[in-house]
Amino acid sequence: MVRGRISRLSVRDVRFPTSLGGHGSDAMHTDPDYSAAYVVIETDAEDGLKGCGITFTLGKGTEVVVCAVNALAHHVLNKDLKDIVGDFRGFYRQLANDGQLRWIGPEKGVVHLATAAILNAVWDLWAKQEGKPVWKLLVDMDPRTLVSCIDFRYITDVLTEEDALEILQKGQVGKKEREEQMLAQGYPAYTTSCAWLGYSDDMLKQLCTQALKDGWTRFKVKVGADLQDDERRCRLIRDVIGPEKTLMMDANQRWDVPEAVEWMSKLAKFKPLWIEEPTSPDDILGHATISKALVPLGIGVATGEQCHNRVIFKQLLQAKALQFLQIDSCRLGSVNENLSVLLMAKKFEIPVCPHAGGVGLCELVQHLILFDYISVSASLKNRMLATQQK
Ligand SMILES: C[C@H](O)[C@@H](O)CC(=O)C(=O)O
Ligand SMILES: [Mg+2]
Repeated sequence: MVRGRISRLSVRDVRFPTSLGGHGSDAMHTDPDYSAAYVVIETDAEDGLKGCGITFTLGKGTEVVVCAVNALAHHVLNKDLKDIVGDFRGFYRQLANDGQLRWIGPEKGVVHLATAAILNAVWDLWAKQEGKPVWKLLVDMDPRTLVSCIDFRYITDVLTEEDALEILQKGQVGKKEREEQMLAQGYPAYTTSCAWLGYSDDMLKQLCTQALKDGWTRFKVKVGADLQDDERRCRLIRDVIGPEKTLMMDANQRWDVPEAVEWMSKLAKFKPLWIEEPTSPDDILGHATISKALVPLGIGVATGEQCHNRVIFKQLLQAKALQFLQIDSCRLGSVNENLSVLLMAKKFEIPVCPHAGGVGLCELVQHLILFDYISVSASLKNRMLATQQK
């Protein structure tokens, strides 16, 4: 039973000096300090429960997101939680479409990151009040209530409310078994953290060796800055992990479209499953061109961590521009907008492999992908979750 009026919202700028060790580095983000704008909401209910939500940042600029959270706070303060979640679509719209702030969005950039942090906190509070993790809250929710959390504006040409309902109703079949399976076995995952671009060859070798020993079977390597370095590093990784294990490559938007095709044709010999973010995240047709050229080489295109809203995902799907769709729990407008993307992916039969790795992302995205498997996709084929090895 949801309860309480939101009486306080606080937001903190939390930063970790990861750039000192080259952790998280790639061909475009060479010195990230993994950071977050960390939102806490409190209510006047006597249970003392707090909702915690974040959005992921790379250090500088976190203060700008904090400022945007404060600018949006009045939409949340003094609202009854029951009214927020009782009309979650309306509340999402209100927050994502503040009549003045949307001018510096809309549904993208800093304002949308701030929206995600606040909504993540609302979902956390709702789940805590129900005594469940967010994934279980979603899995137990009836399809009509789930659909009522989604803003279908701009996507009804590919996904209507009726389509969404139908997908979710079909997903009810076998749900209990899939939930039991997940609780017993967990969800397949790959490690993102043994091959950051700033790591030395020795470090790469050592981390891949250890990951292999620890049982990892899927690995991701950063590429895109220098072809000779990429060839050497990919060879080194393949030497350690062998030809059978899965290898993914991530260029973090470094290339132009023809350059991406040419570069990946050279790296094809290392048998990557996908090339992630080969070019600008806004270039939908560019991704389609790259996909068309690389699919015959056995390489898929993956993207999503910087796709700023459901509209971009809609067009990537319409244009057949990706083979792996990477939702992000803090880039999109929290669970609400991610639900719409999971359902569109299901409609187009494109596997979802969420982006994670930064502060809190691995933890957040588990909830979305468990819900996806149990209630939407019902498939593990070509699907895996990004995570960081300990
Ligand atoms: C800057 C981030 O670490 C980025 O490189 C993460 C990323 O692309 C990924 O995990 O994928
Ligand atoms: Mg990436």
